[in-house]
Amino acid sequence: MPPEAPVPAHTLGQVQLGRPCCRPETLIEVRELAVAYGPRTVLAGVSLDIPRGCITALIGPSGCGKTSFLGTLNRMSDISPGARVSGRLRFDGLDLLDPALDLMALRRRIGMVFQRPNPFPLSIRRNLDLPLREHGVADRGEREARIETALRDVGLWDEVAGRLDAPALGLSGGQQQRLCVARALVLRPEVLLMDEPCSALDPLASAVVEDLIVRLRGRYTVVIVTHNLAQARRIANYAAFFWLQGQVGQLVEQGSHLFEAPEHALTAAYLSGARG
Ligand SMILES: Nc1ncnc2c1ncn2[C@@H]1O[C@H](COP(=O)(O)OP(=O)(O)OP(=O)(O)O)[C@@H](O)[C@H]1O
Repeated sequence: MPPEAPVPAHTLGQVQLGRPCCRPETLIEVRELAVAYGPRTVLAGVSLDIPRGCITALIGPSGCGKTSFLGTLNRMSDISPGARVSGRLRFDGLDLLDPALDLMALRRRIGMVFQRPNPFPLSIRRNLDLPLREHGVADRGEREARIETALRDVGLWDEVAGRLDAPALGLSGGQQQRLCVARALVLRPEVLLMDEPCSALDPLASAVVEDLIVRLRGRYTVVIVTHNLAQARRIANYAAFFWLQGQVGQLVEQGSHLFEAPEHALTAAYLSGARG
């Protein structure tokens, strides 16, 4: 169901704790997923249930395949040179690995925000107008309404309403990242994939973006890669812990219990800082 109403303006420091999951039904079902680049398998045997309307955090040491995993969920993996993905991935009845899948339609439903803010070198307005035009929203009035809603959703409207035609690259890093979230939201996705969205930001901007992510919970399904365990603990109501076995990334444990009561000794060691 496409989200309509804007979420309230952000309030720094009022992040609610994440658990338990609000609507614990599975939206994306992953079974025996493997990713290889050329001859090298970097991720194998991953079976994971991503719950609808929750924030799922992907955690684990560098190189264990978190980003590779994330990229399979909206087929960004297709543009990674030499990447091969196998296994089973189902999203709302859709086979995500179907070679005939309409990728543009898929990426409207499953949007992505990257580590570094990457607005187009265009005006603030055009950054949001362009994807709408590309996705066939012909009515100008509708586009303008959706642009305003998306900017309100990310708490940017009051900051930029008077300068929508100014260059997006003139915004601060944190504002640029919120604009990138708005660029995904303007297409009314169901899922938002986020690859370390706060790691390139200063602490204050990072807190604003983190607060924004929490406010998206319930209306969107968020899957986020983060190296910041404190952040994962604060925002996630579901988590998946990846680890390198030999040279291959594997899923060790998943659930909403991970931070309070990890079942696997490796998870406990990683979360305590003893490993990783
Ligand atoms: N396009 C690519 N071609 C070849 N190898 C790749 C490619 N992308 C990633 N890899 C390799 O796959 C492995 C997993 O990388 P990936 O970025 O998915 O891990 P990660 O857990 O997200 O790491 P980090 O936390 O450091 O971002 C690494 O060894 C990486 O070098």
